[in-house]
Amino acid sequence: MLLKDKNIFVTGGSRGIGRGIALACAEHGANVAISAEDTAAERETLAATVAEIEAHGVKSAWVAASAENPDTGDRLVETAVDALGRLDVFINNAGICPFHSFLDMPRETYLKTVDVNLNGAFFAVQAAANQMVAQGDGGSIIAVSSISALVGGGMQTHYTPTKAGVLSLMQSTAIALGGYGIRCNALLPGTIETDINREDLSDTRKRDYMISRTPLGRLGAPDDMGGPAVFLASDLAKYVTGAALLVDGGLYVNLQ
Ligand SMILES: NC(=O)C1=CN([C@@H]2O[C@H](COP(=O)(O)OP(=O)(O)OC[C@H]3O[C@@H](n4cnc5c(N)ncnc54)[C@H](O)[C@@H]3O)[C@@H](O)[C@H]2O)C=CC1
Ligand SMILES: C[C@H](O)[C@@H]1OC(=O)[C@H](O)[C@@H]1O
Repeated sequence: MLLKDKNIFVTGGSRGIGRGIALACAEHGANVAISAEDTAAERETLAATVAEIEAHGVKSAWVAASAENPDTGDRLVETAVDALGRLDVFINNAGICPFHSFLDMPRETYLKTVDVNLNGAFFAVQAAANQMVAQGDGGSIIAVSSISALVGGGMQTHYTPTKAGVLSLMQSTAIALGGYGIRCNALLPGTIETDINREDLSDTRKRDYMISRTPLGRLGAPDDMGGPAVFLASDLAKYVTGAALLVDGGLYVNLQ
C-alpha cells in the first residue's frame, strides 16, 4: 500500500490511461477523484469508473469539466477538497490527439489541441499547486506528456508541441514549487492502446510496425502506466522532481 490515505485527482480519469492510473492508485490505498470532458457519454463513464475505484474500499468522486475552460482547474480542486478533504497528488492526464496532416491542418483542430493539452494543463496544475501551497505540506504533481515530446509525428504536428510543452511545464514548475516541497514530474508513455488511437491502429500494417519497433514486443496497455504513476506519487520518489519517465517498452531507444 504505497499511497495509503493520500488524496489524488486524475484528469481524464474516466477511461484509457487515466482510468488505469486511477485504479492503480486506488489499489495502493489512495482516495481518487477523477474528471473527464463534459459530455453525456463521459458522465456515464465517469460514474462507472468511480464505482470501480470505490470497490477498492477508498473514497472517490467525479466531475465533468472540459480542460479547455481556464476555470476548470479550480473546479477540479474544489471537487477533490469537498469529496476527499484535501489534495496530495494531482495527475494531469486529459488529452486529445486528432491525427491530421500538416499542410491542411484546420485552425480549429490545432487550437483545440493546444487548448486542451497544454493550456488546460497549465491552469489545472496552477490551481492544484495553489491548493498544495495553502495546505502547507508539499505534494506531488504528475503530467502525462508523451514519447512525442522527444520525437516527431507527421500526422501529429499540432500534438507533439503540446506534449513537449507539458514536459517543459513540469521542469519549470519543479523549480517554481520545489521550495514548497511540491515535486513535479512527467510520464512519457509510448504507444498505449486506448480510444485515442483506436482508429489509427486499426490499420494492421501500422499496428504491426509499431509493435516491431518496440523491444518488449507489444503495445502498452493502460495498466502499464499504473506502476510508474504510483511510484512518482508515492514517498518512494521523495527526492525525484523535474524528472521525465519514459514508459514505452523501449520504443524511444530503438534506432536499429
Ligand atoms: N494512448 C497513447 O498511446 C498515449 C497517450 N498519451 C497521453 O495520455 C493521455 C490520455 O490519453 P488516452 O488515455 O490514450 O486517451 P483516451 O481517449 O482513452 O482518454 C482521454 C481522456 O481525456 C479526457 N478528455 C478528452 N478531451 C477532454 C477535454 N476537452 N476536457 C477534459 N477531458 C478531456 C477524456 O474524457 C478521457 O477521460 C493524453 O494526454 C495523451 O496525450 C501519451 C502518449 C501515448
Ligand atoms: C495517440 C498516439 O497513438 C500515441 O500518442 C502519443 O503521444 C504517441 O505518439 C503515441 O503513439
